[in-house]
Amino acid sequence: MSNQYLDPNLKVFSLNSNKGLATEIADAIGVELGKCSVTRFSDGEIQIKIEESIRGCDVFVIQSTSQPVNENLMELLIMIDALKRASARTINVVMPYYGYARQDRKAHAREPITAKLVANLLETAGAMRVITLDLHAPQIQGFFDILIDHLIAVPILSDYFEKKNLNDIVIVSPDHGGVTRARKMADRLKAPIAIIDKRRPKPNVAEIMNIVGNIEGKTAILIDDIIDTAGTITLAANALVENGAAEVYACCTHPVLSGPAIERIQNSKIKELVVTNSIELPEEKKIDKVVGLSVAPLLAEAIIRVHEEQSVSTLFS
Ligand SMILES: Nc1ncnc2c1ncn2[C@@H]1O[C@H](COP(=O)(O)O)[C@@H](O)[C@H]1O
Ligand SMILES: O=P(O)(O)OC[C@H]1O[C@H](OP(=O)(O)OP(=O)(O)O)[C@H](O)[C@@H]1O
Ligand SMILES: [Mg+2]
Ligand SMILES: [Mg+2]
Repeated sequence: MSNQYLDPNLKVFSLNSNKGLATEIADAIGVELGKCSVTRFSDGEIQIKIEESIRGCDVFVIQSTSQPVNENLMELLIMIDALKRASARTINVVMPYYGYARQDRKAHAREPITAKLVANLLETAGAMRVITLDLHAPQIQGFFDILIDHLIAVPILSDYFEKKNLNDIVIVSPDHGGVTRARKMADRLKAPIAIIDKRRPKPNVAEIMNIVGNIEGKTAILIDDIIDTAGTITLAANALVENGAAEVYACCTHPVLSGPAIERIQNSKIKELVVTNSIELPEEKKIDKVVGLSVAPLLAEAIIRVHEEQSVSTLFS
């Protein structure tokens, strides 16, 4: 740790989903990670022990609800309960990746709205604020009656591509839900946008219908919030090349990368895939095409600003 944050009332704890990111965040702030153990009893139930006093402190808990999503969510809920009962002044949940966000509405009859249920669970457990990154749908903010800071990775991803000095670029949204994000990147890189008309005949199956916009001879940069099975992004990349794009880069905030994702990316026309560490990648998913960027400085800045009661608005515009 090069710098040291002097106020002992700021505490940062890590659960099990993203220890690497949590360590980076703590280093960037200049604090040691809070002492706690998060283990399992013999029967699989979660055992949490907070091993230092947090009475009267602003506590920040880092946990993405990525795979194993239910385990990570339950760890988080139990930790919040422990912090509440240990007299934390404020309990701030830092969820770089908010799992279940794609269940954001009743897309079909008799479906749950699990993104709302998760918000209710966090609130009921005792969370007072959520700091998160690129929610699948920004409207999920409205599922909370507690404070929520919704940060975006577009500046980090855009800066990376700006430094590459690519010529004649077009920023491409691989579906309808990503258009606003693509527009934000296009504004930063002073580039035009194109939009892919994607359909989902059933969950985890994507179909490309059409490309709206001029991509002929251009270097396309696809930007998405989540890459899960990689059906959306690889079909989009291949369609762009088949329709005349010179080359295709891709980026996303949350590399879920489940099932066939890595094989699809490896065999696709994507030249390079840029992802953030909102979700920790296991070694076998770190293939040569994948470049990782850190959101630790962004989250560290948000934590300091919240603790010091400064504005965080510059971090989400
Ligand atoms: N975690 C999920 N994996 C795959 N599909 C999911 C997940 N959560 C919800 N879904 C389904 O996605 C569609 C919504 O797609 P839109 O393109 O946003 O309409 C819906 O059927 C969900 O059940
Ligand atoms: O890698 P995949 O398995 O294809 O899944 C990832 C895609 O799914 C989600 O989009 P969604 O289908 O919900 O469409 P939307 O963004 O228009 O809501 C997400 O925003 C990605 O685009
Ligand atoms: Mg969706
Ligand atoms: Mg999408």
